[in-house]
Amino acid sequence: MAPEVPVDVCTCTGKVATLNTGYSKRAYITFLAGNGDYVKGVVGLAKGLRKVKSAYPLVVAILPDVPEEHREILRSQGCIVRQIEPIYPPQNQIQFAMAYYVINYSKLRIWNFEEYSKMVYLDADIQVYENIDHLLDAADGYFYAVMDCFCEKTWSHSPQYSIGYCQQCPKKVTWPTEMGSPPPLYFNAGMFVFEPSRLTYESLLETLQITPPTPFAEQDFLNMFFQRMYKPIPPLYNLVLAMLWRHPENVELEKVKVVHYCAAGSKPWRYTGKEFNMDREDIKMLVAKWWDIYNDESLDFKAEDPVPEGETFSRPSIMAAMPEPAISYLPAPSAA
Ligand SMILES: O=c1ccn([C@@H]2O[C@H](COP(=O)(O)OP(=O)(O)O)[C@@H](O)[C@H]2O)c(=O)[nH]1
Ligand SMILES: OC[C@H]1O[C@H](O[C@@H]2[C@@H](O)[C@H](O)[C@@H](O)[C@H](O)[C@@H]2O)[C@H](O)[C@@H](O)[C@H]1O
Ligand SMILES: [Mn+2]
Repeated sequence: MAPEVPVDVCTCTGKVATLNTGYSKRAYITFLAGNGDYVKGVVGLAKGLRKVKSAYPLVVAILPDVPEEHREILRSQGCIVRQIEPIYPPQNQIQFAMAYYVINYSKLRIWNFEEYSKMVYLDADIQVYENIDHLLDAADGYFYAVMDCFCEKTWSHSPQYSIGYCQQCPKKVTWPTEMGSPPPLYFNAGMFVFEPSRLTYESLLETLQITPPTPFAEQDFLNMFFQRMYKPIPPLYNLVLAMLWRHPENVELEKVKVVHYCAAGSKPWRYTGKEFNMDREDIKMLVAKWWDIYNDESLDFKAEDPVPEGETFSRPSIMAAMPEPAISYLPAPSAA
């Protein structure tokens, strides 16, 4: 079974959501770079959030190299398009797990979106299949994300991989005492719940300048930076596809709310089925599910749709009456 996730984290109890009763601007946010095909991922995400009737807009933080044509497509899908400047790590000789990961440091700009009190970041290769708005009601002061898996070849640089240790099954290969204490819980940075803050933003950028880059680029950096605030949430909020073949005992596919198409060859808009494990029936089903939403014209943004002014007030009266899975976070010590 899945490793024990600390009790003071997300447990959907089915109670009515205890919503934020004050003014709060909340939104989903994703990141888009380049003039390539990831724009399809953002369109799919925008339509997926509409399909699950999310109450919050989708902000797209774009690098300057995103062409006007793509920006227009995103605006026509009701996205709030905001240009950010790139962020590069300090000069280095590092071999990133994927060469293009160097652009992912630009994700750090999202902490500067201070007009929002709370946001859910989602990679553009993610799709939301069930409403997860309740994550934005999570207690402040924590960084919520799903634990990653160390078993794919992309981790071959790491000591975990070399001894076959994975946090998803910590009892299978125990961490040898001669290697010191086991690594702290490590999250996948394709999805997380965070609070934009100028102070945090400036600290992130200052710390980045004195932190040697590592193979998983900004994901490693964010794990180091938020180590003391990190609160794991269940894999159903970010199914890293490799979990299907690496830790099937930790996955209940029918309960998964968010799918992360990060395994090699799994990006739906590039899918050929030829890469390792891409001919699995569950992968084929999930890719088809993504395309069903992408191709569904009834999910396109329409003039009569509520215009996402970029700000959404929580609706304590209306929403509180609707029984929906709530997050009940046990009180915990204040964040670092
Ligand atoms: O050419 C690119 C590569 C990446 N991204 C953005 O950076 C995120 C992280 O990259 P990716 O999802 O490919 O990494 P993975 O999760 O597969 O490791 C993507 O989801 C996109 O939001 C992008 O916009 N254009
Ligand atoms: O720049 C580093 C990236 O690292 C992460 O992806 C990885 C990670 O999940 C590994 O564990 C998998 O093995 C690998 O396939 C996958 O690409 C994030 O999804 C992405 O948003 C981004 O932060
Ligand atoms: Mn991704």
